[in-house]
Amino acid sequence: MSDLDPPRTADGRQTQFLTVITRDEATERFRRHLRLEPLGHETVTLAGALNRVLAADVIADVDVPGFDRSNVDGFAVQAADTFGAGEEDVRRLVLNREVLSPGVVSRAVVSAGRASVIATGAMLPRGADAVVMVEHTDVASDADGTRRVAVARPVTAGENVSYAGTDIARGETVLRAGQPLTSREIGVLAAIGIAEVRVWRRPRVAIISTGDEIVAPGAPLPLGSIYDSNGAIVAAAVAELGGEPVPLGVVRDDEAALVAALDAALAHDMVLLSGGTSKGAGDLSYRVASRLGSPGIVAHGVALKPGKPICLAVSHGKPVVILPGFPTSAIFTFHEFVAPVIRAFGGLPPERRHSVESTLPMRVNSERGRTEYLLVGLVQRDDGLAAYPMGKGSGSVTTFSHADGFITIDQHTEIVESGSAVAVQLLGKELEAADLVVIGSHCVGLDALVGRLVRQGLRAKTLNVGSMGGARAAARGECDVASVHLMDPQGSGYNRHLLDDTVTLIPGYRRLQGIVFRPGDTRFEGRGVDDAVAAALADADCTMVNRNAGSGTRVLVDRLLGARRPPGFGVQTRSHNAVAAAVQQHRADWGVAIDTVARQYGLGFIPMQEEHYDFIVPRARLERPGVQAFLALLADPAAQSELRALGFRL
Ligand SMILES: Nc1nc2c(c(=O)[nH]1)N[C@H]1C(S)=C(S)[C@@H](COP(=O)(O)OP(=O)(O)OC[C@H]3O[C@@H](n4cnc5c(N)ncnc54)[C@H](O)[C@@H]3O)O[C@H]1N2
Ligand code: MOO
Repeated sequence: MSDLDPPRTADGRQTQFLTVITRDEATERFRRHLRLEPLGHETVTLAGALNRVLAADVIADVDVPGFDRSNVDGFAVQAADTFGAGEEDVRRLVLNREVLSPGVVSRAVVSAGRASVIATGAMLPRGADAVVMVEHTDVASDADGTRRVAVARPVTAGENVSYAGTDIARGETVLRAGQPLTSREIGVLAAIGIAEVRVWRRPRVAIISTGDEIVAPGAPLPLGSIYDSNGAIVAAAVAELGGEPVPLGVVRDDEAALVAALDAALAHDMVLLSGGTSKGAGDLSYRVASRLGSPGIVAHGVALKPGKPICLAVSHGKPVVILPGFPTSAIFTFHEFVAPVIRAFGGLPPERRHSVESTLPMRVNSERGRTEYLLVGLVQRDDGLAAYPMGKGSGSVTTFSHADGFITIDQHTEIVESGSAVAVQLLGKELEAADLVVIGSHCVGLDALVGRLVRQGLRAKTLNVGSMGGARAAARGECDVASVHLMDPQGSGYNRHLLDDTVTLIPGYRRLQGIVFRPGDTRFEGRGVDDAVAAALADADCTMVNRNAGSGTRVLVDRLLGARRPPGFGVQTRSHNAVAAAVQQHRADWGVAIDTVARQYGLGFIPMQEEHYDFIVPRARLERPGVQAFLALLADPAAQSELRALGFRL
């Protein structure tokens, strides 16, 4: 038995530790052993109260304001004395000697026919019931030295005055337990004189990433390794939910090390591990967790996609969860099973998700027997929203951050037809409309253009679904701009065959396609295209890396090879970067890609042909400000020189 063999029973059968159950069953088993309530409370000063959760109702024991207060600079009067006043018919009132500024307690009385000078924020004197703004008055002294104010506009009783307790009344419940404290609530607490508040204790969540291949960000990355993104995203998500993340770093696939780490982690309120929960021989986490008692593992395997291998355990009331290693799976299962527990431990009410109706613009296949969560990007079209699947698989880290929401595909459904109505659960609180939606093929040049628009303050959304997907989205009116680079299979031109009269072609830039190889490889170095291909084909060990059928680059590859099938022909990668990575990492010796990418990977390059990377715009959307800004950018000298510096030709 090699190290890579999964664990087997004595008679050689593979152990089936994963017993897949439904999400509801898993949730029920997990919660049966947990007390979903706050873990305790503590007192913090207002300065430390931001983002904490109130543990008790707050009742005001003062009025705010605490006295009848003037809202303007002017004169405190009896309103009745001003009735009928006008520019031509001023009312003259005798001024009291005192000047009422904020903080001064008045001693004089404003009786009929009298007034007192008062500032904004000052306490209204006895007798007064309104304040005349200084702008509507004139002060003069009589011959006998009596100072009078002439009032040229009437006021009604209560005008320009806030009465005591109008903002907050003594005895009023101003904030309730369970309220997360933002700057606004903290302002309210300060206004009623509270310096310290009782908040729920933050659940302390230990976070461990597992795997020999996992490297902490900042360290060099050996070939074949992966940066620890789960540790960072889970810690941040814990903090977003009001928990206190305690990152315990990366633990290697070593049983003793993992046992020790888990032991230390159990000193916290909750333990989250990621990786090592499925069927590989290195998948140790669940085996280590299986030693936990009381009750230990309650579910391992849930009929969810992503997230099947999640392992839920409870030990002496403490949740211990092993999230699947794949980032999208990890974060989905975190939100499904872990987030509600952290919220409850920290005193937050259950989260409310918002959902919007939309249409699926393409057919989607789903796995029978697993409830599938499909992340989508939403775009506006005339008759509503379209939900674009952002399928990069469970291993993707970017999908979750780019998606607007997800749809749920029932475990009995295998196909969701294009055009189906689907409910999208939003990941954020609300959907932000984009000023410019670009759908199509990815390019670093396009990234640079979109970056400029974003710096101008536009909200841009890009969905990378390939040239063909972009052209279809433009035809359906789902995007403002489709980014395309498809060679006409019948002719020799680019992109024009994708047009009909509802859309128009905006010329973009040219990308140079060619053969990429490792510098110094004499089969390619210094040769022309035909010569290099002949040398490659003459060497039975010379391995290529291919592109997917339907891509413009594949058309070029097919032209080079005709009917010949060198080694590696079957490896059909989906991007220029994948071709370059395969060559750089010696999994292949040559392939066809653009020169920008060849340079990024430090590869040699033999030019073949210029590819046109253009933009298709639905005519109905040409006048949109976002589209106009994009078109202006294509003509902008600074943007053009940035594109040239990236190696593109205009
Ligand atoms: N034969 C089978 N293989 C797999 C099955 C199965 O049922 N049968 N399930 C698949 C599914 S579904 C998932 S999800 C994954 C989960 O596997 P593990 O939880 O054991 O995770 P690993 O194998 O350790 O890692 C998977 C993947 O994720 C990367 N990873 C791990 N930790 C991190 C981290 N902290 N940050 C970023 N990326 C991480 C790891 O390098 C792997 O690429 O198993 C399938 N296999
Ligand atoms: O269930 Mo796994 O979580 O899809 O990749």
